[in-house]
Amino acid sequence: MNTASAPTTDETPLSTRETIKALYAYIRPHRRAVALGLLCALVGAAGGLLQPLATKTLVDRLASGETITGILIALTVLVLLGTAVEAFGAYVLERTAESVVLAARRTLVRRLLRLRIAEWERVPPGDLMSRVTSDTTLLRAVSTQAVVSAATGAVAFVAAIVMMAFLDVVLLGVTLGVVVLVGGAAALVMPHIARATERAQEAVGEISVALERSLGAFRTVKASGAEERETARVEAAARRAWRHGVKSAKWEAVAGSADELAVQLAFLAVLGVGGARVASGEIPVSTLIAFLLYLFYLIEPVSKLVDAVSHYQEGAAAISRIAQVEHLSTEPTGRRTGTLPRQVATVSGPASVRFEDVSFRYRPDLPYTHRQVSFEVPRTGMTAFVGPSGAGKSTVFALIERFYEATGGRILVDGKDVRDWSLAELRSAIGYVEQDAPVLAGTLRENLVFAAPGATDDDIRDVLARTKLDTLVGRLPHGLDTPVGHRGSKLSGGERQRIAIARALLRGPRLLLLDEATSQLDAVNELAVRDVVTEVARETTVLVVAHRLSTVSGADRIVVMESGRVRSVGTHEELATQDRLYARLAATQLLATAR
Ligand SMILES: Nc1ncnc2c1ncn2[C@@H]1O[C@H](COP(=O)(O)OP(=O)(O)OP(=O)(O)O)[C@@H](O)[C@H]1O
Repeated sequence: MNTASAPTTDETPLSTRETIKALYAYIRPHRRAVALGLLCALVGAAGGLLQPLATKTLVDRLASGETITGILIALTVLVLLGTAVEAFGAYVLERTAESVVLAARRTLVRRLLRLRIAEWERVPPGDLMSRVTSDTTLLRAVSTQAVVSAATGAVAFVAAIVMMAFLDVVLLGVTLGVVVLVGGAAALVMPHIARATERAQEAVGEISVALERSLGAFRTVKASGAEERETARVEAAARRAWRHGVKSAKWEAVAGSADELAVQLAFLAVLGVGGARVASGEIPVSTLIAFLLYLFYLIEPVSKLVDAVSHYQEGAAAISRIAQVEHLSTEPTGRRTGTLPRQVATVSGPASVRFEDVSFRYRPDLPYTHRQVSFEVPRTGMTAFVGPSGAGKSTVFALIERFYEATGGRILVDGKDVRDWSLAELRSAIGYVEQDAPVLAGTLRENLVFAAPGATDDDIRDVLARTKLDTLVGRLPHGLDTPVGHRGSKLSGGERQRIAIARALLRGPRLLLLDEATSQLDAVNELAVRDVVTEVARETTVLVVAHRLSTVSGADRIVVMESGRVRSVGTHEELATQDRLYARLAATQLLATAR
């Protein structure tokens, strides 16, 4: 699969109006700081604006033999003050720009962690990550610098033009003619900058996607001898980013040189026309000098305006990509999803579960994974789900957790439709152990208390003993505070599985969902897990997707699933004689992993 064609977010770019609205939303909380930065920039610009006039006075005074010391001192003070104010303004703006980037990152991260699972599945995480890290960086320039450059550039430009008009209208006409001509040509290249930047940012996202793919399956990459091929994928994305970055640089260089070109051409034109006017005695030479100084003064506002527009083009591309994340749907909040401490759970004791004619498909273009699934699980006891691979067993858990909404029918927990539960409350009642038992980067302790941040040392000790993890802790160099590597890379599969179970148990769940690993546990480990699950099932409702006969034979009831339907429900003994599929499964798949 080509990373370039990886499904991503809604790619519709924003209109200019939407972009400016989004930009304003970023700046709004910092409008005072931006106004202060603008004021400083204007003061600096005003200082510069007065210099040609002071020079004219100086030349006039020199010509009439008057003293110029006072004017020279005033000019020096003006320059020093102007520079200091401008430097302060620049600092205020840079600081504000960093704050805008921070705010954008915070909003994005909050949103990303609340995405619906279906959205998370649709968009590659690498692409999302690049929006948080790389695209937000582009906001820095557009959010403050471009706004202030545009404002000060425009004010200084108009002021310089007024001063020039005041000096000589004919020369002003010549100047404006040249500026408009070159400016018009520069405006044509601006959209190219936006397009190239957007492509470059997309390619940066593709680099992240490609990297995430290889680093996420690092051992498989090595075992498959795919280092070169994977490197080539990442390099291809990097080359695309380079190509578009260079394209953007090319257009920026064209736009950036336009301002100087305009002023140089205007200078030559003014020199010619102005020289003639001086020669004919229409204007004094001091006016021509002052006018030329204004012309050079004009370089700055014009280049600021050009900068502002090209930064805006770059920023617009980033704003568009960031806004696309806004279109991804998130889970409803009420209280913070899933972080409700167990003490807050309003009901205690084991939970009951009931599926009533539940139908479900992952996406409208996919076949149904569940068709009229009905079963009932009373409070306490262990219910095992068995069936061929792909029968829809794990999906039962995903629906109880409300990772997805059922397409039809009802799912009741404690007799109440899961849609009527607040997500936080529902999930706080559940301990969920995924099949691939993820372990997060961090220490063993952080992993254990991940779902129950308030767990005490006694709770941890107790759960470690129950899951037979105490020997592991004793072996680790820093005990519970030993880092376990990213994705638990320093642990065995069985250890990861038991850590995931311990984590779920520490949550004190009213309902334990255990998606049993198909392999990973050796006989001793398996016995340990089976014992703890049997014990937990005495006081909690336990649902297990079972792949082992040992798990199934300890279950109070077994739900046999096939092709998205519930085929039969009963005990091992009942099903072994009454359900041919179950009997076959028990004799082959389940037995094969029983020991
Ligand atoms: N996130 C998803 N998006 C689309 N289809 C999915 C998704 N997860 C599972 N499926 C499909 O839904 C069907 C049921 O999957 P499920 O994981 O529930 O099966 P299972 O019975 O638990 O299988 P196994 O025993 O192999 O784990 C499968 O055909 C699977 O390909």
